Amino acid sequence: MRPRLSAAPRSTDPTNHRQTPRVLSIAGTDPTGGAGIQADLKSIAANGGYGMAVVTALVAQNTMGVRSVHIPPVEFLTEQLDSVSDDVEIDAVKIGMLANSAIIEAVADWLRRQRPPVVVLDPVMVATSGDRLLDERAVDAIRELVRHADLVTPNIPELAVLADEATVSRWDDVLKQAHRVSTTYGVTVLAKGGHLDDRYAPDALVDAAGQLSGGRDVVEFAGERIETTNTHGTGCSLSSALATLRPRSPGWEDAVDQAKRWLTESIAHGAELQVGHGNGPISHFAGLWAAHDPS
Ligand SMILES: Nc1ncnc2c1ncn2[C@@H]1O[C@H](COP(=O)(O)OP(=O)(O)O)[C@@H](O)[C@H]1O
Ligand SMILES: Cc1ncc(COP(=O)(O)O)c(N)n1
Repeated sequence: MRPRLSAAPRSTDPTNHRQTPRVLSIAGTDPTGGAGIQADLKSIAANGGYGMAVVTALVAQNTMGVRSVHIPPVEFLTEQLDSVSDDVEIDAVKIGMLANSAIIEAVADWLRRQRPPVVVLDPVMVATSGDRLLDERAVDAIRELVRHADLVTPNIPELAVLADEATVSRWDDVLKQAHRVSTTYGVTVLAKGGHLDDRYAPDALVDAAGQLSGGRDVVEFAGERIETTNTHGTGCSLSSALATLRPRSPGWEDAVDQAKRWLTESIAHGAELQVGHGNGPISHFAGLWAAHDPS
């Protein structure tokens, strides 16, 4: 049996308003620039951070789907992680696609040695296109890694896997499942409503220990669903934005509020980019570009 990973202590107060947040993305690639590390770097920049990136897996994919995955030796992953942390003070890390249990354990090992003040885990399992991005046998290792995170950002099917239950479709049931995941893993959960069959796309922060403002255990963020197919990389972009915004926010609520407003605008402008024939990307810099548009 795999030894149980001992969890690193959760952060106390990672807030530092003066420093431009130095944010590391540990994730896979998307050569079309809409998801994975390429999206993370855009999202970190758009939200005011300095982006860095350690590649877990090279993915031959586009807006229509995944063709193949190439995984470099796990020792090289550790070399990349140590190269960054031996030199740079990292304010926040966002973890995305991990592909298999050897990679998960290498990242967990690095976190035990070099834990940054903010750790956001997007437990990427399946792409929007339906292609698997995590080996089915690695699910137990991902569950253990959740204990190392300050915030975990599962979509509805990923939440069900973490809860070890069937996927639910009503928002009330999503919140209950998120509560269970928060209790089990001692982590704050951002439950995302992107996969609901509804005209709304709400999200909710759930912390079973009542560590949200005012001692609350649930804070909901309303959101209208935008009619678009440009949703490739929304989860990647949101988790990177959160890792970037948290070091300058008093708590997760402010970070989520700001990130969701930025994400909604970026989704709304995605189609203008005219990238690809499938699920296109979001427009990470739509707000910035609008501010500089002379017309
Ligand atoms: N069509 C949409 N309109 C507005 N917000 C959306 C839409 N689709 C997803 N979102 C938002 O994008 C983020 C990612 O959501 P989701 O699709 O659930 O995750 P993932 O990309 O990990 O599958 C969430 O904040 C969700 O509310
Ligand atoms: C390398 C990588 N990481 C994550 C996703 C998931 O993104 P999405 O579910 O939004 O398509 C992806 N397609 N590729």
